[in-house]
Amino acid sequence: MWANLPRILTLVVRGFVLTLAVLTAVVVIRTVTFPSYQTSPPECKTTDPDFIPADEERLARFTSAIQFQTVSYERGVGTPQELAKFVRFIQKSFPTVHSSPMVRRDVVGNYSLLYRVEGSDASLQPYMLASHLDVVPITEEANWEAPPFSGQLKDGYIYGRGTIDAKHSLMGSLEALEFLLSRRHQPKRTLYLAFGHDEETGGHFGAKVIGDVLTQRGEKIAFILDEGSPVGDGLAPGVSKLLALVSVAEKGFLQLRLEVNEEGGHASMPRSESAIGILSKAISKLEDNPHPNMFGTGPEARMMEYVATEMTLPYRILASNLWLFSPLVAWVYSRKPQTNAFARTTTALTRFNAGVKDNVISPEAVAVIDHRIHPMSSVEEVMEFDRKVINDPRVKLNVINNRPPSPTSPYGKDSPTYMMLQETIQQIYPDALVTPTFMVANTDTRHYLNLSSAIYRFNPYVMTPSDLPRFHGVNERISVQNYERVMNFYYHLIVNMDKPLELKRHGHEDEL
Ligand SMILES: CCCCCCCC/C=C\CCCCCCCC(=O)N[C@@H](Cc1ccc(O)cc1)C(=O)O
Ligand SMILES: [Zn+2]
Ligand SMILES: [Zn+2]
Repeated sequence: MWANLPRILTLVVRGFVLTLAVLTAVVVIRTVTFPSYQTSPPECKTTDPDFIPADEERLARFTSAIQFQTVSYERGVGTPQELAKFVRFIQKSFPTVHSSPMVRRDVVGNYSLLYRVEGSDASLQPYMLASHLDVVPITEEANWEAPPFSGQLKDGYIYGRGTIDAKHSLMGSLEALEFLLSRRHQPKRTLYLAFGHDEETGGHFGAKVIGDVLTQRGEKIAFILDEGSPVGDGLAPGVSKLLALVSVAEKGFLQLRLEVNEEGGHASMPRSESAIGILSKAISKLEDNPHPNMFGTGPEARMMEYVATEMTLPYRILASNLWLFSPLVAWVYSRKPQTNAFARTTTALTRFNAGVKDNVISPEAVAVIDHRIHPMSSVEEVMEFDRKVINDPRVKLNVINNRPPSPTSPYGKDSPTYMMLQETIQQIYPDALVTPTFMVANTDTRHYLNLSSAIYRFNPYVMTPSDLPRFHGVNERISVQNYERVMNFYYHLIVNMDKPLELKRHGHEDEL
């Protein structure tokens, strides 16, 4: 035995070296031969005479739109008077849209707007562009560089609530339609514009009712585009080019109320455990035990593959070889909140209430948890996980609200609508990569799921990592250049939707 030891060791080392050599060879071959999912951009049309400039008049209209304080506070609690004023402003601001015999406008659920622009070819299924009229309340007003409802133009940026979420797309799509209709353009394909008035509190009285109206009409929609992920500049690790993130799915959510009821009493004679203490332990267990990393099991893995050939080293090697490096990429993603949200179901503690007086032991403690559920998980799985982690029957888990993750819409070369969207994005951003991904937050599209199987969520403006906190935060703003891109994106989209939606690779028409 001992005599053979050197021989055995040599064999083990040789086996190890051989395995390493084979793995390295496979990794290198896959990296250099990995297919590119990017198509060359179509001719850039932004120099067309039909280009929509962000001129004084259009900027003034956008500024005015920001000045309406259409805040949604809680479910069913909004700002009806502001919404009514904003609706009248929209009507006055786009006279051609509102007087065209091709356009039917319905006010739905009191303040939401549904426009139908009649196409000339009734055999084509309509499509829908969605946005919303409402905004979230302001935070830390004193820290804003310009008043939050001013729409003030400062150093090339328009400041105010709603500039990126989502009055840009509401106003931008109406500008594009006004522009086209005033040039006597009649679309071939019928187009809907759908603007809910309570997206920020779940869309229960706006988008939900719009969805019901369209369902009652028996409408089937070829594709829906709503607010969503942006064109990222430096958002994704290893990608130096602009990255247009088209969300083909969205996470689900589960909002839970955690409640503990124990005996209260005089603070001078406390028991060893209190309602507050028991609940604190439960929520700190939830924070210490994140839901499992699921990176590589959903559309986020496709996102890596779509951009693999364009990534900088060493990310290119990792993204081309997810079969081997998925756990490493998962770890890289889990290090920052904005990428961690793609890797797992997240846990956010959003409320914590207990106690009424300094010398009274509170008999009750309540917390709210907002989970965003990874597309490959489910409401039941999340609930089960939480129960196991908390492992304390004194903590009651009550479901406030929940939604399963959305279905995934078609993407890639076999999807004419996705390819049309990609082409339109490249008309505005010729150098950008386009990739499918999923939304880590939720949109009104959850109320439109039965209308279409091709639902996309995309914001046609550029965002850097330092812009992300402006979402629902302080100093929300959009650059004039980005607002111009938004208007022209919708203009190109409406024009492109008149072309047949075809699978170009196969050279035949595949009309939806
Ligand atoms: C690897 C690539 C990294 C890319 C980083 C991506 C950044 C994403 C950037 C922007 C996200 C923008 C999200 C915009 C839409 C937000 C909409 C929203 O806030 N919706 C509410 C809806 C809601 C849900 C549940 C409720 O009870 C009320 C409202 C939300 O909270 O999700
Ligand atoms: Zn929004
Ligand atoms: Zn929002």
